[in-house]
Amino acid sequence: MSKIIIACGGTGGHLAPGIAVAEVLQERGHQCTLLISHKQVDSALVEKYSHLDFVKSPGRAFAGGLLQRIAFLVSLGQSFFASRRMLRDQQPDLVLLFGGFLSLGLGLAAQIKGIPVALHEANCEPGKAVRVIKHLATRVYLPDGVRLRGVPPECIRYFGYPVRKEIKHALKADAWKRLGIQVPNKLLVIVGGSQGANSLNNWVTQNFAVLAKAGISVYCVTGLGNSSAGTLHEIGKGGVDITATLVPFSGQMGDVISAADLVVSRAGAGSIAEIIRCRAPSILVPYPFAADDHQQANALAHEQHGAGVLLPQSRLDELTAEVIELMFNDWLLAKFKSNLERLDRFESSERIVDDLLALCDAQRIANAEKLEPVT
Ligand SMILES: CC(=O)N[C@H]1[C@@H](OP(=O)(O)OP(=O)(O)OC[C@H]2O[C@@H](n3ccc(=O)[nH]c3=O)[C@H](O)[C@@H]2O)O[C@H](CO)[C@@H](O)[C@@H]1O
Repeated sequence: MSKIIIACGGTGGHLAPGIAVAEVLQERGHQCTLLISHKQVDSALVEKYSHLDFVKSPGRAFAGGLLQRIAFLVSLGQSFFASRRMLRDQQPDLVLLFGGFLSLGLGLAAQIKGIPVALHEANCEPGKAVRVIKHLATRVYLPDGVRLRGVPPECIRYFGYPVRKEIKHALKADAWKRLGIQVPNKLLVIVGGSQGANSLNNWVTQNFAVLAKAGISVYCVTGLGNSSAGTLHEIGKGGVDITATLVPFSGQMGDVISAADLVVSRAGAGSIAEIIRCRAPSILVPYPFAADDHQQANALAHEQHGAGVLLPQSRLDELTAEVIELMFNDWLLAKFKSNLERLDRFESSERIVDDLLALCDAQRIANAEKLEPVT
């Protein structure tokens, strides 16, 4: 049995793939602890995974002015010492880091203790934490076609983004039923990533009347803390009731995405991987302030694969026309779906787990050789 600690909290895009890998490790009889943050989104996401072992760790993102940077350094120190204690108590064979602020403290503490570090980068433009930790890593998992300067090719693997196993393609009618919605004609789903996207939420409330006239119902995941939950009603053609359902958070993202004829989403790596898994044609509106504009790079790669459309937020006034046009273009939607099928890396979690376990075995052999008396 191997023991692995996974740092994956801070945002859904890091936490969800950590859960995906942990579930495969646990199914195969290995021990796994997931380090998460104190943020509300982490607590909401882990709620239904009581069979996994989560530990909350201090930590905050590197951002803002002088005071926030000082606070970041203080929390990095706290996270480092908490990680050291955890490594001493649990004696893991390896740590797996998904980037973000929680990865730094655990990565540094593991390096000092001589524990191998594996690193997963989800985005087409690698993040700050990954650029710092890459030098400590024995293994780096990257999205297809992405390079990371300074990392030798033999350390890199292209295994894709681990999607949680419950996120799978479902029939639209089944997904509508499980979500408790009636869809008389077409359904547009809006996903703003794990934090929600105010500009997309506002676009829904401002444009729902026009969408309803075109026979388009809406299901929008607004994000925690965005108060606009509830159901809006409009009368569509023939007097039918067309609804826009707004929910702050969903524990059924597989159904939410599968339910859609078309998705409008931010371009987080996790959302894109799930859109691929659920075969949903999409319009991606990258968050314009994401670090190093990485969502733009993610969306561009998706569009270049012929799997969806990129619409910059600066052109949000074109979104309604784009949605109405694409929603009824069956030929293009079918083309996107067949390209989505081709892009699916359905074995990602399993391949990462196989590789992690091989690294653990190699480390055990190396440790045993070190202990063997010289004859
Ligand atoms: C603003 C920002 O910088 N966001 C980054 C953050 O993504 P962020 O966490 O916003 O979003 P992602 O799209 O990557 O993933 C969201 C995850 O949360 C889950 N979810 C979301 C909403 C909900 O109600 N329920 C739920 O379970 C989704 O199913 C998915 O698994 O990390 C990603 C991975 O590094 C990056 O690609 C994103 O750019």
